[in-house]
Order: sequence, then structure tokens, then C-alpha cells
Amino acid sequence: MIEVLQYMVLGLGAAAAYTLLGCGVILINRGSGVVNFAHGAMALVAAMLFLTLRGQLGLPWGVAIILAVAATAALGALVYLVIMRPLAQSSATARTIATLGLLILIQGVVVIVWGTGPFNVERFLPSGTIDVLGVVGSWDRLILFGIAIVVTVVLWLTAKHTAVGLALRAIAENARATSALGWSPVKLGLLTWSVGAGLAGLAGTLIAPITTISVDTMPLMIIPVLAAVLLASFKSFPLLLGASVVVGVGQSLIFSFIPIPGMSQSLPFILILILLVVRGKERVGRSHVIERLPMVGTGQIRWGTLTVIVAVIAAGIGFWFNDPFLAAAIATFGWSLIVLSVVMLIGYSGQLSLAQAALAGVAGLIASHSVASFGVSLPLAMVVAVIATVLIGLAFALPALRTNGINLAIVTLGIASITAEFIFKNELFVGPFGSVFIPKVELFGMDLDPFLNPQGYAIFAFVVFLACCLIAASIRRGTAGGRLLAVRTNDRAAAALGVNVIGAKFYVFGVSAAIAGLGGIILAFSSPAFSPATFSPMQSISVIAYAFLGGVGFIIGAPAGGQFAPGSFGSWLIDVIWPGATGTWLQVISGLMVILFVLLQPDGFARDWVRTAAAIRGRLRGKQTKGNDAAARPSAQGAPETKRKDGRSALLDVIGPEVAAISVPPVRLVVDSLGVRFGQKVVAVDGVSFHVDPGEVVALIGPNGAGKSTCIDAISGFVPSTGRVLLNGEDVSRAPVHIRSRKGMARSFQSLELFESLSVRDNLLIAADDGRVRHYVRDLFWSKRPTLNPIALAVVKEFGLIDVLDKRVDDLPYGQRRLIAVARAMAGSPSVLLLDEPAAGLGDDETREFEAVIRQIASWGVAILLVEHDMGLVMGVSNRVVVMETGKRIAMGLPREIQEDPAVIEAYLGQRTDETEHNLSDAAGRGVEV
Ligand SMILES: Nc1ncnc2c1ncn2[C@@H]1O[C@H](COP(=O)(O)OP(=O)(O)OP(=O)(O)O)[C@@H](O)[C@H]1O
Repeated sequence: MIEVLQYMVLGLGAAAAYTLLGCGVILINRGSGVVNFAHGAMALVAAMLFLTLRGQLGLPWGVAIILAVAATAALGALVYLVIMRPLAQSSATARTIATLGLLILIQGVVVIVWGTGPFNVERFLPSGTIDVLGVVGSWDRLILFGIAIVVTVVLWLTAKHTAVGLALRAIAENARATSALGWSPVKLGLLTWSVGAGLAGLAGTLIAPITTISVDTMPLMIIPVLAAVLLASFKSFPLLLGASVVVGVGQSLIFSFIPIPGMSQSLPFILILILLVVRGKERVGRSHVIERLPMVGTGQIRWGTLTVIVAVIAAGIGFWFNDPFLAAAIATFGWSLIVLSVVMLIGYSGQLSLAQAALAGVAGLIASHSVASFGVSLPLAMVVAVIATVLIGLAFALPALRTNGINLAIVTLGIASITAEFIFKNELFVGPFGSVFIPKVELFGMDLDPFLNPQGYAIFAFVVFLACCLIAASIRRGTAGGRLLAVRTNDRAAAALGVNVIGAKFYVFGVSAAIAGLGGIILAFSSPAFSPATFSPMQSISVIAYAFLGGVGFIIGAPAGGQFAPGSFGSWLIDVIWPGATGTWLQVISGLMVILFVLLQPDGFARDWVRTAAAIRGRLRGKQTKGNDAAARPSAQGAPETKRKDGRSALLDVIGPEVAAISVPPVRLVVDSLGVRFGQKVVAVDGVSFHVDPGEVVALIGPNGAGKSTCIDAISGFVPSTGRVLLNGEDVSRAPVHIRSRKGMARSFQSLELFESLSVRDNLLIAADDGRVRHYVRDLFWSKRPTLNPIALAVVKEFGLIDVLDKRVDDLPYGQRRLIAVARAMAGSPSVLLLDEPAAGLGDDETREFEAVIRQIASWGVAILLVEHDMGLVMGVSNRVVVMETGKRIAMGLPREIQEDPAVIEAYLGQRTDETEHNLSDAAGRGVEV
């Protein structure tokens, strides 16, 4: 028992460090919404400054600490003003990438200025011990823990009882409202970044004498710190202290009693995984914040250009490249594959996973062991390693099913660090020298020794790389790509359109693991001894940075980003220009460039390359077609869309006659005693029943907060509910959202939730997807571009969307976006359509046109449930009306009956607002009695 207590006390030092760093992370997150992955690196800067001020300049330690902390606080302020403030409107992913760039940059600069260390710092806290009932604690750790408690209490009291604390809580909820209340977000951002970075500085100077400074490990202290912060839900300082104690003390106990490498590092992430399971899936709020997502390429292959590129590279490898150049080519192909896996994962599907290099290392290790230890042939070893890596990749997808965005980044970075400790540094897997010796390998009789036959190995690496690029392009062009892009933009909307979000996530994690694995295998066999330690967590972070430099949404971004990796052409070039500067300067340059790119060119090199290539092609085509009457214009799919003389697309002719003949399978929607509760107190829907027959429009009306949207959420499966939802008598109340969609139910959202960064056509195509699993397999090899079905085409015509089909949604005016939201819901040929305030914000003329559109859709046999505040529209278009108030159905009947119902009049007049006033008069003005 004494021993256990002893180790628990030992863990308090780490707990204190995690708390001090974590407090800064939470503060910065509250003030600016950023998760600062460079927080450990900032602590490193402070520790190195302290070392210089105290050790070299001989300043008193108190003065040295104050100066080091002040300098780090100033660094924090500078980072906010120069990087984070300009990025205030950017996506959370972009801001995270900026902090990853900062981490890379700071670590590189420290190595250039101070060297790699490790550095010993003179102790200044009392080093004696205290003995309480046989448990011995060292004073320095206990004092450190005491400081952590004081800082936590001060921050907690400040957050709770001061005006600035209140402002910080408010800004986390709603930045705009806070500024409207007179608080400047800039001041709050500056304050939190200065204080947060200062706390990192304090942690760095206090920890340094106890642990010695390691340039490699101190920046990565952010990993357990983020785990503790995540356990505290990024919110509470006292909770953070508790989480830090659990993590720090737990790690100390595991380290002492279970001496397996990596076990103690695993603890925080095991706790997070348990928490994710217990807490359940994070529920995404209704109001979807539109973020600017990275631009994505089309996946179109220009076969002519590709043939020229392949010929040049093949000729270069075969005839021109010398040995160092061939080695650089091999490294470039290997790393570019890992970057390509990031393009698929982050660019296509928005899954911010930071473990891709770790996966590559695992694949390399499995393949090299299979060959070296078991004498397996190279092709078989590759198959085994890729299958194993895909299985591990699928396991990595598990947290992604429960969490998203930054939380996923934290968990996966943790997994990368566990993999590094548990596998890459474990003698059991890598032997006493930390590497596996690679024997001579052959591929179908061809010698693949990278030293004896570098040409052969380079061609092999190139073929694998090219094949993976073609697979990625095929996925992007096909149905699978549409599903991934839908999940990336908005998984609520994706599910509502029938996309199985879980399936899509598993797919992309699996495919990208295979691609990263192939990269790892190529890199493993390119050296005489494979050392998986290269695939460190820092390298996993760097791979993300390379992808953003190259262009994370483009396949061509992979080879562009791969140039920054160790040993690739980029490092070869730096070596030629500046011999000996390779590693560190490449790191500094790439860190700096990541920050500049996120600020100035967030789509990386690739975007401009693609645009330039398109401009050149356009010019060439212009020359060819000069004087030609029939202008052909490439559509999003690259298929020319002929224009008629009146300038309208010929699509009109195609769909014209069919519109009237369209009909959908008839489905009756029955809602039976539907109930929804939020927590203990809010009963949003209370035993509501009604039905909608095929071809019927039923309006669901009621004052604000009556529970109408919640009804739609419950019917479509977005919130858990009691009661029953029946489609043609089949109970779908327990079915997930995408299954209800496949059974013929579609919905629109109050906040539209369109895939803003995609074209209108892509939005419709995603909705028209039949959801079959086999598309995933076929799209790996040769995808077929999906086409719009007759209903989608008819809707496009009805809504006048033909001319904007290939425009990006975020380039279109609001009124048109509202129409697109309904068109998208219809594009899957649903039999039941749930419309949530579809006409909100439309002008009178647009609303009248909209009324006609709803009638047209109903005439196809679609059962429509319409939630709407515009009484003119409701009374004009609906067959029956259901009225709700405070969760209950208070009336149901024909529009005329409803207008005269005293309960309805009371419900509306009871909260007569400008809006109701307007609606009532609007309805009256259009000849509708109210
Ligand atoms: N996620 C949630 N958590 C807690 N309460 C919620 C949640 N969503 C809705 N509510 C509450 O449920 C009630 C019904 O809300 P709902 O949005 O369904 O009303 P509504 O009739 O659609 O209103 P509006 O016309 O303003 O859109 C309200 O009291 C609302 O505050």
C-alpha cells in the first residue's frame, strides 16, 4: 500500500505539469476557439529562454522565470495577432493546422538556436523530501502541484465571478452576441493567448529543472495534456485538475507496476475512449455553422497530360536520374502515398486524423518482418501488411464514429503516440537495435534491391504510387466520392439523404490506411534496415502539414506535399543549395510555409496548378474552336453540355415532356403518439398524432417553440422519440436516419444544411444515390459518374435551376439556395417529404412560385408535411392543417376550420409578435381568412 501511495505522489509532478499547460489550452480555446497544438512547444521556448537567462547570463532564477514567462506571453500575443486573428473566420481545421505548423516551426527554430539537447537546468525549487507515514514526497514536485492548484483556483474564480470570465463564457457560446454586448473578441483573444502562453511558459520553466529539457519530447507533452483537457470537456478548470491527477497519477502507477512500453502513455486515451462510449455520440446542434472547407479537385484524369508525365518520369528513372536523385524519387513516392492517404481522409471526407504516418510505420514493420523473419515473398508480404493495416485503420475509425473534428485529431494523435511507444520502441517488435534488417527482395523475378537496382525499385514505387492516385481519382469521381464529400460537409444532411455515415467513415479510414500502408512499405524496403521510429507522432503531424502545403483536396497535392518530407526531392534540393542544412531547415521552412499557406492560400499549391492548367487548356480549346458556331462548354463532369440558341441548356428538351407523367410509389406517413424530451424538464413534443396521405399536403403550424421542428427531427430519426412513425404501415421508429431516407422519406432543414462547397449538381447527385454498398467496391477500380434521375431532372426544371447546375452552392443567392434545399430533398425521388420552413426569407413572388412547386410535387403523389410560418402559403397550399402549441397538438382539420378554431386563434394571438402580425395580414391580404 505504501508503495502504491509512493508512486501516486510521484505522479503529482506530471499532474501539475498537465494542469498548468491544460489551463492555458482551455483559456486559449475559450477566448479564440482554437486548440493550440503548439502549447508544449511554447513551454519549450520558455524552458530554453530560462536556460539561457539563468545558465548562461547568470540572472537570479526569479528574474529569469519572469522574463521567460513574459517572453512566452508576448509570443502568444504575437501568434494571436499575426496568425489567429486573421483566421477568425476560417474553419476549425484550418486553425488547427496553423497551430500544427507553429509546432513544427517552433521546434525547428529551437534546434537551430539551441541545438537538440537534452539540456540540464539548474534546480531552484527545494530538492529535499518529506516523509508522511512512510510515504516520501519530493518538495519540488509537491510545490509544483501546489502552484497548479493555486493557478486552477484563481482561474476558476476569475471565470466564475468576474466580468471577463463571464465574457469568455459568453464568447464561447456566441461570438457575435458578445461583441454586440460591448466585448471586443480581439481583446479577449489577445488576453487569453497572452495569459495562456504565459502559463505554458510558467509550466516550461518549472518542469525543466525536474525533467531536463528534451527538444523532441517537450512539444509532444501536448498529447497527454490535450487528453486531460478533453476529459474535462474543454470547460472546467477544476475538472481539468482532477483529470490531470487521474492521468498523471495513473501513468505513474502503470509505469511502475506494468512495465510494458507504451502502457502508461495509453492511459489517457483509454479513458477518452471509455468516455466517448459512455457519453454517446456528440449531438450536433441544429444551427449548422458554415465553414469554408478546403477546395476539392474533380478527380478527372487528363489522359494526354498523364501519359506525358508518366513518360517523362519513366524516362528520368530509366536514363537520366543519378543514384541520389533516384533515392529522392523513391522517398518522394513513399511519402506522397502517405500524403495521398491524408488527402482522402481530410480533403475528401473531413476526418482530421493525425495517425497516418503511424499506420505507414506499422505496415512497413509488418511487411519487413514478414520478409526478414518469415521468408515471405514481397508481394505476399505487401498483401499481408496492407490487410493488417486496413484492419488497424478500421479500428482507428471507431473514435471517428463517436467524435469529430478536433476531438478526433486529439484521439488519433494519442493513438500515434501509443503506436510509437508500444510498437516502434518495443524490442519485441524492432529488436535491440530498433530496426529490422531488410534482406534482398525480388518482385516476380526482378531484383528490387534499392542499392543494386535503384531504377527497378524506383519504377516499382512509381507504379504503386500511380495506381493509388488512379484509385483515389476514381473514388472522387464516383458515388463513393459523393458520399465522402457529403459526410465531410455535413453528416446530418448526408444521413438525411440516405448516406450511411458510419459506412462512409469506415470506408475512407480503410482505403486511406491501405494507401498509407503502401507508402510505409515502399519506405521500409528502400533502406537496408527499416527503423519505424521515423514514423513518430511528430512525423504524423508533419504529414498533415505536407498535405496542406500540396493541396489537401487534390490528388496532385500529394506529390506536391510529398516534396517536403525527409529524403524527398525537397530535402535533396535544400541539400544541394545549402549542404548540411537539410533536416532542420526543411522543418523550419515547412512550418513557416504551413502558416503562410493557411493564411494566404489554404488550398495549397495544387489549386493554382489546376487553375493554370485549366486556363491553358481553355486557351488551346479556344483556338481550336474559333469560328465554330456551336460552343461547347465542359460541365462539372467534363461532358460537354450543348447550349441552344436561346442560351438555355438542352437539358430542358430532355426533361420537358416527362414532368407531368412523373409519379412516386405511394406511401402513407402515420405519426402515432410521438413524444420527445430534452433532459428532464423540456417536453418538446407530447403525444402528437397525425397522418399524411400520398399526394396530400399537411401543414404543421404553431407559435415559436411549439415543437414543430422537433417533430420533423423525430420523424426523420434525428432525435430519439417515443411513439411510432409508420411508412405504409411499417414501423420505422427505431430505424436510423439513412434507413428512413432509403424507405422513401426525405427532409429539408430550417438552416438548409446544403453542401455549400459543392456544385448544385453534386448536391442533387448525392441525394439521388441509391445507397448500395457495391458502389464502394466498383469505385475503387472504375467509377461510373452518377447521373440525375428523372425526378431530379424534373425538379431542376420546375425550380429553374438548369443554369446554375454546375455552380457552387455558396456562390448563389439565398432565395435560390432555399429552392436547392427542397430540390435536393426531392432528388432522391422520395414518397414522403418533410419541409422545415422552406419559404423562410423568400420574397412574395418567390413564395407564390414556391406554392406552385409544392402543388406540382404533391401532384406526383408525394406526401408532404410542411412546417411553415407563412400563413398565406400554408392556407393556400395545404389540404389539412395540424396545429401545435407547447409540444401538444391543439387542433387538426381543413384550413378553413383551423382559421376559425378558437384554440388556434388564442395560441397565435396569445403571442402576437411582429412576425405573426405580418403572417396574419399577409394571409388576409391574399384572400385567406384568419
Ligand atoms: N437540442 C435541444 N435541447 C433542449 N431543448 C431543445 C432542443 N431543441 C429544441 N428544444 C426545445 O424544444 C422546444 C421545441 O423547439 P422547436 O424548435 O421544435 O420548436 P418550433 O416549433 O420548431 O419553433 P420555431 O418555429 O421557432 O422553429 C423549445 O422549447 C426548444 O427550446
